[in-house]
Order: sequence, then C-alpha cells, then structure tokens
Amino acid sequence: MNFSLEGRTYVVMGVANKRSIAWGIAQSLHNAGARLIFTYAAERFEKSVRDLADSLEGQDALFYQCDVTDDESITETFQQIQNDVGTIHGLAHCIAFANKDELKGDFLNTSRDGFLTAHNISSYSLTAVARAAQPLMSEGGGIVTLTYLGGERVVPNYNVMGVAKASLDASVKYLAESLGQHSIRVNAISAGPIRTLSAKGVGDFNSILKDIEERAPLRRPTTQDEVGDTAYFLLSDFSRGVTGEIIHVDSGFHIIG
Ligand SMILES: CCCCCCc1ccc(Oc2ccc(Oc3cccc(O)n3)cc2)c(O)c1
Repeated sequence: MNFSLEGRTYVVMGVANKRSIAWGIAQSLHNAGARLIFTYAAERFEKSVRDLADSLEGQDALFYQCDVTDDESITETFQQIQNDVGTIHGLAHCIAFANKDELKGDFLNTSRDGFLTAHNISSYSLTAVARAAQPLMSEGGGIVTLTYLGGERVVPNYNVMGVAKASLDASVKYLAESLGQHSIRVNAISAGPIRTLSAKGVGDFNSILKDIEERAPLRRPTTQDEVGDTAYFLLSDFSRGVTGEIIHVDSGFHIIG
C-alpha cells in the first residue's frame, strides 16, 4: 500500500490567499507528491493563487476559473480539466459564503434570499461539483469538504451558515452512499476557527479563540497545517475504509459543552 500521492492529481477549490485552509490542504498534498489543479471563483483571485502555487517546488499546477453558482461554469471547468489531464484522484471543496448581515444578530431575521444564497454556495455546490468530477475519477477517489461545529449545535452569530453546514454534512453522507459504488469516498473536516479571509465575516473572533485556548482539550487554536494533513489522510489510501465521515480537527473543542 502506497501512502504517497506521487502520480496522483487533485483539484483544490477555494484558495483565496496564504491564510486559506484550502492553501494548507494544497501544501500538504503537494508535500505528499500530488499534482495540483486550482480553481478560483473569479478572475480577481487568479494572480494570488498562481503566485502561491509558484512557491511549491517542482509543482506543475493548472489553474481554472469556476463559479459554483453557475452549472455551466462547473461543467465547462471539469470538461477542460478532463481534456487537459484525463483522470483526477480527488478534490478538496473549500467553498462557502453567506451574506455578512445574516452572520450576526437574531437568526429569526434570516431572509429567504440570504438562506438560499448560503445554501446554494456553501452546500449545494458540493453536490454539483461531485457530479461533474465523478466521470474524471475513473480510478476511484476522495472528496473532502470543510464544515464547522455551528452546523451541529448553536454557535451564536454563525446563524444561517450553521444551517447551511448542517445541510452540507447531510450531503456528505448522501454523496458517500451515491458514490461509494464508484470507489469514491466523501468526507468532511470540521475545522476549529482559523483566522482566514472568510472568518472576517463571522462573529467576534478574538473571544472565540480565547474560549478555545481556555477550554479546548489541547488548549490551543487549530492551525492550517493540521487541517491540511487531515485532508491528506482523507484523500490518501490511509483512509480507504472511511467514507461519510466528519473528522473534527479542532483541538477537541467539540466534546466540550
Ligand atoms: C461565530 C462563529 C465563529 C467561528 C467561525 C469559524 C468559521 C470561520 C469561517 C468560515 O467560513 C466562512 C465562509 C464564508 C462566510 O461568509 C462570508 C465571509 C466573509 C464575508 C461575507 O460577506 N460572507 C462565512 C464563514 C466558517 O464556516 C466557520
């Protein structure tokens, strides 16, 4: 059994900058020998993704724009990837969004549009991308997405994103059932709070990190590389018997009331 990712190609969706969890995942996969393909939502992210990828020694990365709210964009992107590389061995879905004004205050005030936007981008996009990627994973593969504790229990201010993450978590299980027969595994990493561009949109981060340092079993915040290495595990043969699972990489915080 080979646990290196040499000779394997993975798509990483959602690198925005060097703090992105997706970038931590890309670094771990690269260090394990993987060939990487990056997708970004809009042209404005292309340069920073290319600049980051250029720092990966010996990596011959490919780059594609993909707007996950547009089915044609998804179909076109994976058609291009199939034309360019043929087979991929897995995918990291690190994409989520909710309107800022829905990420604070009373959840009761969630708008219909805000609810649908959060679910469209943060949950449905996993199913849409999995369907487009499946034909390229002819040798089987792994799909990993990012979720958060706020989808399992109430975290003040996380609001509609928590409901979208609950939907994402259920999607992971239904996709695991649907894709298992194609030897494609689907799992999620529930990451503890990390100071990313996205995190700027939710709650009072300093108090959340302070609470983790005081009460999490490991008494320290989660790091990008810890999440990256768990993604490597879930996308490698180490986890060949694992699908439909949510692994908490959160210093153990989820076990604390
Ligand atoms: C109150 C909860 C504190 C811990 C939150 C940890 C966390 C941090 C970032 C997370 O990812 C997103 C992604 C997009 C998102 O929506 C945004 C982000 C920035 C601006 C904006 O208009 N929407 C909110 C959170 C996420 O799902 C969870």
